[in-house]
Amino acid sequence: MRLTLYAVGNKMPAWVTAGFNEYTRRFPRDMSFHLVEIAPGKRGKNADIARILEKEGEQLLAAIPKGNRIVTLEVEGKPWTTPQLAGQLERWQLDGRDVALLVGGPEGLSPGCIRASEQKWSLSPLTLPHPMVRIVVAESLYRAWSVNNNHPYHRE
Ligand SMILES: C[S@@+](CC[C@H](N)C(=O)[O-])C[C@H]1O[C@@H](n2cnc3c(N)ncnc32)[C@H](O)[C@@H]1O
Repeated sequence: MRLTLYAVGNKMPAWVTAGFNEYTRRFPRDMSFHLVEIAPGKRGKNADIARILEKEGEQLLAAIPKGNRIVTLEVEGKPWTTPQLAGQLERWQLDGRDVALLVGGPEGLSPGCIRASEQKWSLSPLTLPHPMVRIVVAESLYRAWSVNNNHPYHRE
């Protein structure tokens, strides 16, 4: 199974790339973790934000191969504990489809992305900056993998 994070936002500072890679490089071959970035639309003074959001959403959805399970990262989503996330990860593996994790831009995800999503995952009731979100997603899923595989990274 492939896990791919589709995010609005590019040109990340070096510490974000280093933090994200720190966790994604630990995944095993049969559960690889990838990143696809979409350039955010230009937000000028009189920008039509609804149109920009829609376009970013269309670009995100167009980048996802057909048949993927779409999971959106949303503040208002389900707040899974680590054991619950480990259970989800196991179910995703059994289901066999690749997983697309969607992270929005400054104004969040478009209505189209929300409609396409099978599951909505909240990392916290706080709104987190999107560079932090990608690192926390990678770490949380690596931790979930370590629970399922009795790897000493996660300790009770
Ligand atoms: C800066 S936030 C967007 C904030 C926007 N006002 C909203 O309500 O979605 C950018 C993206 O980060 C992700 N995000 C931020 N905080 C999150 C959280 N606590 N849980 C899950 N995803 C989060 C979401 O995908 C969001 O679209």
